[in-house]
Amino acid sequence: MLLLNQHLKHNDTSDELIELIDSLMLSCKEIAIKLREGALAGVLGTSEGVNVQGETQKKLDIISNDILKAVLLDNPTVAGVASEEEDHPVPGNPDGKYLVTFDPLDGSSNIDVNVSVGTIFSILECPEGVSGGDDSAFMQSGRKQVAAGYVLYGPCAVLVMTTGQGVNMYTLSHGGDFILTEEAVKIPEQTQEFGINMSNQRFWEPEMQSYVNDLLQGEEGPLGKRYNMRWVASMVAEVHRILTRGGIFMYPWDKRDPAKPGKLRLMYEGNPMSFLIEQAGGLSTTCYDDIMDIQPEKIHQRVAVGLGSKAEVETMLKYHVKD
Ligand SMILES: O=P(O)(O)OC[C@H]1O[C@](O)(COP(=O)(O)O)[C@@H](O)[C@@H]1O
Ligand SMILES: [Mg+2]
Ligand SMILES: [Mg+2]
Repeated sequence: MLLLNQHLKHNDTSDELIELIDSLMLSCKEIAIKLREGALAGVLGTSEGVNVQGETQKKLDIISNDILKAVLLDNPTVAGVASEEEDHPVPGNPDGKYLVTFDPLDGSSNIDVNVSVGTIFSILECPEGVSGGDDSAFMQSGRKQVAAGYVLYGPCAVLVMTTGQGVNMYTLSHGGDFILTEEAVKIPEQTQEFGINMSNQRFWEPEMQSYVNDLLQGEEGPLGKRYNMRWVASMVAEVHRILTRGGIFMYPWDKRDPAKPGKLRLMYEGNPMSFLIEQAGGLSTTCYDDIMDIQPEKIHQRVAVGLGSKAEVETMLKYHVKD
């Protein structure tokens, strides 16, 4: 039985990074307790608040954000944090080495119906001479991530993380420890499962429409196999399914709001999930470019996402050609 800290030490993770991951996991354990208590703790339902992206916040979006902020900003390794639920980055220790971005509660529309949600995080180094409270400190491509991962709060709580040496899974025990339960996760290259919100079909680009039409034709269509479909509406749960049994997940650009490149957020969802997927042998793309190659321009920037099993993503890419 290998505890998270022992496993990280074993993989030569620096003491500073272990200290930071410790704080992140302390926060996630607190969030897990709040989620488990649900209605008993009076934490379900919607708050009065709206975040900077115009989305109504669930009470638990705010609670989770406050927990992560308080714990991380108390950690001397943290120079600043940026969150989906904060208007601007929040500075930490001016001498701190790391920046942390997070989606405190992903899939929060699922909370009140008791379906899986998660916390997504990404760790970057803070550039020399820049405050961790400045947007500019965070304008680093996904390739610069030092570590990334998520905690899925499902029937059990699971941490899935990469520090750039493959992907590992750790399950939260009764005693409150994350214990290594799967090492060097690899996504099957070919599968027969896709995830996309079909209700947006009429808003997609013709390229995506034609790819999904072919998926739906199954063994009678040009792709020659029958596909199954899943849509949880929690990205954490979709990515966990793909890391566990393969598949492809898409939240593509659509014309509902043409000014936005997509619904999902680059810094809190796109980049950390892409790091995990690539480290597990999969691909992650906007349908035209690798997500982790994007040079961010705004902290709350959106991105179109298509990720998962290598062969399935490659097939999707064949339908999308650059002008
Ligand atoms: O409700 P839709 O349009 O299907 O969107 C679902 C997507 O939105 C998200 O819930 C966005 O996350 P938040 O709950 O953090 O806003 C993703 O997890 C999920 O993939
Ligand atoms: Mg989210
Ligand atoms: Mg969220």
